[in-house]
Amino acid sequence: MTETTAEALADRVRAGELRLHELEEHAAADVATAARRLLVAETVDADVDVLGEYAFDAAAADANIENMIGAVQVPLGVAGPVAVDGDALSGDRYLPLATTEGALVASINRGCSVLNDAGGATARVTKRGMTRAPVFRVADVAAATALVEWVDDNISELRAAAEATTNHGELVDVTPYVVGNNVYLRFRYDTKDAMGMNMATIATGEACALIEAETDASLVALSGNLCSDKKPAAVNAVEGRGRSVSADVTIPREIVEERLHTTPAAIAEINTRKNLVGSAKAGSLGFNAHVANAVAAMFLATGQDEAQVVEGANAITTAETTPEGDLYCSVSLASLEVGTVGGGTRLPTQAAGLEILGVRGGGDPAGTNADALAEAIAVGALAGELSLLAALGSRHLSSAHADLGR
Ligand SMILES: CC(C)(COP(=O)([O-])OP(=O)([O-])OC[C@H]1O[C@@H](n2cnc3c(N)ncnc32)[C@H](O)[C@@H]1OP(=O)([O-])[O-])[C@@H](O)C(=O)NCCC(=O)NCCSC(=O)C[C@@](C)(O)CC(=O)[O-]
Ligand SMILES: NC(=O)C1=CN([C@@H]2O[C@H](COP(=O)(O)OP(=O)(O)OC[C@H]3O[C@@H](n4cnc5c(N)ncnc54)[C@H](OP(=O)(O)O)[C@@H]3O)[C@@H](O)[C@H]2O)C=CC1
Repeated sequence: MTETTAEALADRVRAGELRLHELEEHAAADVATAARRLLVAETVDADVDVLGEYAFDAAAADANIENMIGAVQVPLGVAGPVAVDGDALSGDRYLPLATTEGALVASINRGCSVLNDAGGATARVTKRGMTRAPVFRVADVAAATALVEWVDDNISELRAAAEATTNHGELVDVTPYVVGNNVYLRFRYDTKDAMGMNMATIATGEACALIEAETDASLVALSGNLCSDKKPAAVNAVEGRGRSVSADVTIPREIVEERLHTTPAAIAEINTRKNLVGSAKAGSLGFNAHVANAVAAMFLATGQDEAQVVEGANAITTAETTPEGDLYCSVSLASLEVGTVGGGTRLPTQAAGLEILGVRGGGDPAGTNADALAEAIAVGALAGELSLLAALGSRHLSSAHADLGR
């Protein structure tokens, strides 16, 4: 490739010689990125040079972005270290949190410090499986039933077709849903340490080819929305998607009073009236206060697909007083889609976020690093729930944000 400058490359676009998305074929990725930034800046007559101050080679983002013009930077903080007793993650860990919401890291940090005072949080992954649900058109409901039976009879053949596309992925099961002459087949895979959406999609594509070859069903769309990816959906809340993960703690009453400035009974009442009854009245899928905050901040810090915060916030928080008058609190995230290989985890700053947790790359055995990341996020969510419920109990929410968030 001959060397060229960003200005010269931009000139060729202005002349109509090159299209904006073709520049990497004619220059190094950083030069192509700078040329596009010049072209975008001149359309608004603004200085956007700050977008060019990024900390990695643009070529490293080749599989993550098209038409790159630079990078936005989100401040990264840490909460903790927090003591975690998980199946896949144990010990004291800092939680990396990327956010622009002042007071959020302070809040999760307070929650972590209270978890430590109570002896740490327990976390467990209870279910795993990334799903893809194609929709097929069939003649009528009789044909729909026949297709469901065919799938049941030929699950080994479907498994072989799907698993031929991947070294790590395993087809766990296929759940059928019939709506008139529409058949949705929800394929669920163990994707090990990958979040698995590309893996599951490619594998399901091969299984669909077999179904079309062997039956009268016609594939309408490889994703029929019963998967359900990047949309609020009850199917994920009930059946799970990615990792289903729970974390909990019992906090002695004195610690709640001293560190959280409220009581176990007040936190339990707020949780019932706000997170359970209030959410039910609102028709919400999120029976929690702000699990999305911990999920989003840790997703950004560790290179997860940020659109999947939608499913990540499918969580229920419980809080109750124990017979001894202490506080039991838990959070259960039904559909946390996380990976420690592939996707955005390859980018250098996101890989560093995974390193802070000690979960970068493939686990031994495969799948344990993604389990560990899920457990860490669940603990961060628990810390955030405790701190916010307490701030509501002590009436500190608005003053906290007036002090730290403005
Ligand atoms: C702000 C606090 C923590 C003060 O809380 P406090 O108890 O007055 O603070 P403190 O000075 O006594 O410190 C207690 C601990 O908080 C942490 N802490 C304290 N300050 C910092 C700081 N600067 N940086 C890092 N950590 C900090 C730290 O762990 C510290 O312990 P230490 O380490 O000193 O032993 C508390 O009032 C709080 O957590 N408020 C709640 C804020 C919150 O949760 N915001 C979340 C976002 S709200 C939202 O987005 C969603 C919402 C609300 O709309 C959802 C809904 O509808 O519910
Ligand atoms: N295609 C789609 O419809 C959608 C795609 N996405 C995007 O998909 C990407 C995530 O897909 P995903 O499949 O996770 O990632 P990648 O497409 O980046 O693939 C990751 C690959 O890593 C390999 N691998 C190496 N070590 C391991 C290990 N220990 N465990 C598991 N896999 C391992 C696997 O190869 P092998 O399979 O050969 O074993 C796996 O397929 C994100 O960029 C996301 O934004 C998001 C939503 C929808």
